[in-house]
Amino acid sequence: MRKEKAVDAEHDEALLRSAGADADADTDGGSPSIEAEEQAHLDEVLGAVRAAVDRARGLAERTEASHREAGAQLAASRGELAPEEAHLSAYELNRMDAQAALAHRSRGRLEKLLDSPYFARVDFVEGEEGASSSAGSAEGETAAARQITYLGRFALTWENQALISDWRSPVAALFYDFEPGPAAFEAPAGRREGTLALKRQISIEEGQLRYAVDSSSSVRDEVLATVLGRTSDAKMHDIVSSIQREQNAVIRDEAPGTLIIQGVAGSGKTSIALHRVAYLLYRQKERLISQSVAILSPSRVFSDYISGVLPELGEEPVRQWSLHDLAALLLEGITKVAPPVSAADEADPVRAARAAAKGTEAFAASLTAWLGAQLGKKGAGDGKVAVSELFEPRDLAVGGDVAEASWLAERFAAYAPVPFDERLDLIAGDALELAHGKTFGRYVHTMPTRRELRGRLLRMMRAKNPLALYKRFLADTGQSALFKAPAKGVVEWEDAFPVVLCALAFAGPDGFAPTSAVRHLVIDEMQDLTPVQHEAISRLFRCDRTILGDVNQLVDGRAVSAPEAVAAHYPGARVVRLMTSYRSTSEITELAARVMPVAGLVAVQRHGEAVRFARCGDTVGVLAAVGEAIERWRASGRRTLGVIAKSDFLAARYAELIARDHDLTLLTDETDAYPGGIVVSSVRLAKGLEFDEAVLLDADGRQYATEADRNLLYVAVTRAMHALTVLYRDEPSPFLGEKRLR
Ligand SMILES: Nc1ncnc2c1ncn2[C@@H]1O[C@H](COP(=O)(O)OP(=O)(O)OP(=O)(O)O)[C@@H](O)[C@H]1O
Repeated sequence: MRKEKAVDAEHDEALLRSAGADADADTDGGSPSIEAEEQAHLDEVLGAVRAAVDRARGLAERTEASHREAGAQLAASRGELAPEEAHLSAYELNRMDAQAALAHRSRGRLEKLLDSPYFARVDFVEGEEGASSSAGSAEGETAAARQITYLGRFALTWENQALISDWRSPVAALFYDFEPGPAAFEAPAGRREGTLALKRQISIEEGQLRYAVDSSSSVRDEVLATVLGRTSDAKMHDIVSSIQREQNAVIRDEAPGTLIIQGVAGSGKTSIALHRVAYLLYRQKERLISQSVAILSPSRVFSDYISGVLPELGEEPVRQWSLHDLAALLLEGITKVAPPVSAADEADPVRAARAAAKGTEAFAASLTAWLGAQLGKKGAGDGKVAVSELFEPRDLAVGGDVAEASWLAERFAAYAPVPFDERLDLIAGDALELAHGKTFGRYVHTMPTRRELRGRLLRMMRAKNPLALYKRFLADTGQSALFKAPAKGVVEWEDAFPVVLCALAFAGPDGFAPTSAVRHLVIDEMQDLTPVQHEAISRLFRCDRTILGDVNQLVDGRAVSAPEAVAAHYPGARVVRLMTSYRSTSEITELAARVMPVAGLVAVQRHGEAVRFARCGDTVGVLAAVGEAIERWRASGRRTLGVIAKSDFLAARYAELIARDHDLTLLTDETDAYPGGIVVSSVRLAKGLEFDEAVLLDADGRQYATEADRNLLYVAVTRAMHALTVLYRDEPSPFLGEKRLR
């Protein structure tokens, strides 16, 4: 058994010891009979799963073989087939391709069931009858009245028998939302009320039953503590077996529009957002498919870290963009965009001031108001349409006719607030129609095309592209000093989304193919988006959205700070708050609470080792302390260790030094896979990730002195799950609240 598996097994055994005692007290059976019953059931289900896997493998192989054969035949007969025959064969091939993919996917799901077919059992007795029922076989209750359901990641029906129900099915609400006693769920045919006679948590790994315990609140807490106590690895995992009630309410919230989740560090926001996506994909099959869901995440490495959750839940991976990748995609052909520079790494005060000015609500508001005026949105006063100063019409020859400047101006105003590209196209169409009408087609041979006319109209615009429009805005509002001329066609990061807003004024949201196809957008780490970024995203993605983050984890003091401020950019948004923290041991959570006292925060109690503090003096001392922490981590059998520095610059320097003795990965904006093992990172790039253990470097008063630094320190402390070492050179940061350390 690998060391980390042994660590996890120890946790399970501890759970069984305490749950065994609890089961004796809570139910009239004891855990041995529960285990025997569940072992027998598991053997039966695994037999069916194996048979289903065999059948699915056979089907997948046959469909793949026929697909290959048909492809080869089509290739061989190319050129000999009539066009309609070729078209039909290609259609048939595509259909077979889709069938093969489906068979492959269903085989993959079934193979996963072999490992762990289900995680819970709920027994429901409908109606009054259930009221007298309890765990085990209650008197007066018929077998038919008791509906026994096993819940797993995916459903399995074998020989007309529903062996496993999906965790997203209506009946699963019994497990997540109720304790034994009166219960109800919304079935497709209507609400079903009755009694939850039994709620059992079952852990199966590699086809082996690890434990089965009947639920009571203390067992539930133990199960949760066991799950949380496990070692982490390089990928985030699903939490279907231990979703908590407050989390379930968010996951199953199907109301359209925008849902904003403000949650304390480690409250499961990211996990919940991904489970919500899986839930919506299951519930709204007719309108939502994986390809129409997109996740906007803070970095590529974070995208990789979360990439396994949806496939684990049996869904296809969805599209993921980092904010920079999205900006680059949207501005293709307009401008290139420099990578972001975090506030902690900014060395140039002039650039920092420019960035800060562009991160304010006022800047976003002035840009949107100015663009609104240019587009000729109806004025608040008399309701008249303003004639945009951007359009400077001149008489335009159209075949034998002339479209007069005044007529063009009138048309331009009449089409307000249609985006400029479409509006010029409409005017070109009108001008052509008018010219045809007036000249009775006499000048057909000299008539320009609509596209040519549109090009000539564009030349009458004072700003002919989004970048020029943005510069004009800055000039008009006396803010030209905020713009640094692009070096080699690359604009500063803070200009990217203002230019996107200007691009929207030209093309409208439908002008961006990759984003207009999105029907559900997830935005993680909302607190680190500036108002301009939120505004641009809100206008671009006019679909349902799940937006999540934590205002206390602001790593860029320049962004939006409150969920209500975020909500202001998404009309009709609802805000929910999650106050329970799951990630870290009580010792780490207590330190986090000293760094950032959060009113109302509740932490799941799970004790571990005390947080270690060490004064290191100089770099040699820091490296020695890091070395010791690495040795301790290796001995523990845990999988991930995060060494966290304040800035990207410091992380890179330390990585170089630590790498002399240890294999490690330095996280940068370009890192696109989260590798596990020893990771050296800035706070910014560690955001959203978690490590079994973390070592904080240079947690000194000089490094972490301002309120913005306090946020950074909070993010850093809350990355650790089981163990934390805080290193400082001379004086610990006052935010650590450890005067006695001095
Ligand atoms: N109900 C749960 N059962 C088991 N584990 C959970 C549960 N809820 C959260 N967790 C675990 O807590 C940790 C934190 O979850 P997640 O990263 O989703 O939280 P977060 O709120 O996005 O964190 P942060 O904002 O600090 O990055 C993860 O290890 C996750 O698996």
